[in-house]
Amino acid sequence: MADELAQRMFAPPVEPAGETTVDGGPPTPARIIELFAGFMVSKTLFAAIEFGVFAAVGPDGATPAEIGERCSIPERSARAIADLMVDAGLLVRDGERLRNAPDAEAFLAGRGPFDMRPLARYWDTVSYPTWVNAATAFRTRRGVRGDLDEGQAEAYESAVALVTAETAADFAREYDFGPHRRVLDVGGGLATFLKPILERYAHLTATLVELPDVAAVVAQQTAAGPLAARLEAVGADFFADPLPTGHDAILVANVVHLFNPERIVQLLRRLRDVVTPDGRLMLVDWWRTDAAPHPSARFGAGEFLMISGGDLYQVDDVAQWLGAAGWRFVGLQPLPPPSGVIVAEPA
Ligand SMILES: C[S@@+](CC[C@H](N)C(=O)[O-])C[C@H]1O[C@@H](n2cnc3c(N)ncnc32)[C@H](O)[C@@H]1O
Repeated sequence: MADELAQRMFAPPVEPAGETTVDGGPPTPARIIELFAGFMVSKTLFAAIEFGVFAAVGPDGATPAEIGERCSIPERSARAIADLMVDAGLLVRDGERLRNAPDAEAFLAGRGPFDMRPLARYWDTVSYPTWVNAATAFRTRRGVRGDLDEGQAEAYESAVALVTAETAADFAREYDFGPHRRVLDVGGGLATFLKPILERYAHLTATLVELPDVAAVVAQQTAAGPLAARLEAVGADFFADPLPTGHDAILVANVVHLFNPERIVQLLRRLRDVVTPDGRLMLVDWWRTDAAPHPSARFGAGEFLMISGGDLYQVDDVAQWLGAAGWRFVGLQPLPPPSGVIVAEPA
């Protein structure tokens, strides 16, 4: 039995990927081995992106020796990386040469309309080292991410901006800011949400609250641009420092998921204290509305926990926390899933 299992242990996975048995036979370990090795595939992919393998392969393809030379890595490493990337479907063998698969050429070579390499850099340099302590986070419900150095912080903010830009555009299009005058964007990142909102609604002015280093980047980026007179970036810790007053629209985008329920109520109370009496609160986030998370959000609960003890939250839970913090839950305005806007007004 042990010999039999040992022989089958590293058998390739059966197709389709979801199957665990062959022709209704006994289960095989193949799928579990694939999952165990997932981090090796991810790290090989991150290394390939860091070395510029997909950019180097070029339209005519390349041999491992050429990839090694173009990326300044040993040929043996180029071959090892290429073997796994062929297995993953991102490189395609053409005799001795390797070519990019269409998705690798479009998203990982730096030549397509949408560049996913900043997301890879974040997952490699920030997320991966954080997930080393995943068991501790799952056991304690506390975040396990250490302080970020300058490069990691930049990788994080760039990746967030890449991931949230689509939702920001959806939100600016779908939500009517016509009745509002002044927007406060709390934890506004690189102004990914405020930029399309201010561009669409010329009568609005806005204040962005962010940790000082991020606020300084936003201030510098907007200083010379068309939004300079309408967008002020304030460096502050939104749990500890005084928050700007006089705003009738408060936006909290992709921030609630970062914190545990106690911290969320604390933040909601602080926002309730500064909103104008006729104001509104908009919580844009990935929300859990069904028994299973939306497929696009399936990594969210773990990632948000690792970062700082957060979760992929149920809308019902948030409605309760709003009530506890002096807000009246108005409703959930849908955006393309898994995103949505929870709207609240002062109770
Ligand atoms: C996931 S990002 C969302 C950024 C932006 N709202 C978006 O959706 O693109 C969360 C942001 O909250 C900021 N943040 C976290 N804790 C904060 C705090 N205590 N005070 C101010 N900003 C904070 C982070 O710096 C980060 O930019």
